[in-house]
Amino acid sequence: MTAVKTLGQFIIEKQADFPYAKGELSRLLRDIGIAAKIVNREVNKAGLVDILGDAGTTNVQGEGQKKLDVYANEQFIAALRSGGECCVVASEENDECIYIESEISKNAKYIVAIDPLDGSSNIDVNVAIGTIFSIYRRQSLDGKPLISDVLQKGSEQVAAGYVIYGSSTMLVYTTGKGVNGFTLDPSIGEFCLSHPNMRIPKEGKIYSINEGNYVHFPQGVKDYIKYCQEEDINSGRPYTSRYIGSMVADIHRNLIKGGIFLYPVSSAYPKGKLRLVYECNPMAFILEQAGGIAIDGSNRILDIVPDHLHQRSAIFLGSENMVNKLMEFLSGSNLMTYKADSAISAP
Ligand SMILES: O=P(O)(O)OC[C@H]1O[C@](O)(COP(=O)(O)O)[C@@H](O)[C@@H]1O
Ligand SMILES: [Mg+2]
Ligand SMILES: [Mg+2]
Repeated sequence: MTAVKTLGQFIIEKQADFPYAKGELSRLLRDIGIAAKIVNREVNKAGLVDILGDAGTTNVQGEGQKKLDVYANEQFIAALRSGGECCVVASEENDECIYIESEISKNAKYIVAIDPLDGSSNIDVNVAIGTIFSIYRRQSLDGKPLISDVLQKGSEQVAAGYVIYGSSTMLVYTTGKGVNGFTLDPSIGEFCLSHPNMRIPKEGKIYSINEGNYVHFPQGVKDYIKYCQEEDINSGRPYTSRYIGSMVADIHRNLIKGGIFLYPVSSAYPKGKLRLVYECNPMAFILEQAGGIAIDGSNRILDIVPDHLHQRSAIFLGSENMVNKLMEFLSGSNLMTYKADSAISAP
């Protein structure tokens, strides 16, 4: 009988990989795990508690907030505030950054960017939703952290992860040394290692895109969708179209089975819909660490320098061969082929 390994045990064990570690990042990941359990408790009984439906408020992006968006936001901010390792929280649900200036956090050096509840359109219909988080070390040394500490390139992330509230609840994260997945065992209230060293297959047979926006997509994307739908037994086409409408759930599936997730620019979202700082960057870091590729159509997502907190971006990420094939349609050339594994290097 193999002993379960909890998230807490795993984090402490992995701390040894970072000779100068003092446990701050470990404690920060612990705090995020605690808030995830609290949110999971409400999600699991959502129909029985007053947490479904609209909150009646809108966020900085003009989107109507769901009650669970607001609840999850409050829980993660409270856990990060009381944990003492976080000095700034940048959240999808808050216009501005939240600077944590409490006594316990005065020496905190980590910045957390977070999408507290991802897949809001699926909350009320009991379809998988998630939480996405991204962690940076502040660059400015003393005084109040600067906005430049928050708007760092994705390649500067020291850790990133997501929680998926699905048929089971999982937490998947990376600190730049591969990707590991933990499943919540409600009977012991612990995230337990269930998916060690996750790797996305180089090739996949699933494409995920909201085809409802088809007519508004760039020609290269339309051509790639046609390519996915064409009959070609040798290359296993037509591929299967799967789209849940929760970024976390769509990417989690593709991470395990192989596949490509596409959210291009469109007339509704001329700069793309998904947010660079707390959606695209963390998911790109995880995918690259699992052997995949993440681009905005011409650039590596992790090389983009954000210029504001709620900046949007087009995003295409998934299995190496599928993203490279997409690049042929987007750029008509092969100049942009990325070799995935070069991404795995210690921060
Ligand atoms: O309904 P659309 O336009 O396909 O958009 C779905 C996308 O929007 C999102 O719901 C945006 O995230 P939030 O729910 O956190 O705002 C993603 O999870 C998802 O991939
Ligand atoms: Mg989201
Ligand atoms: Mg959200």
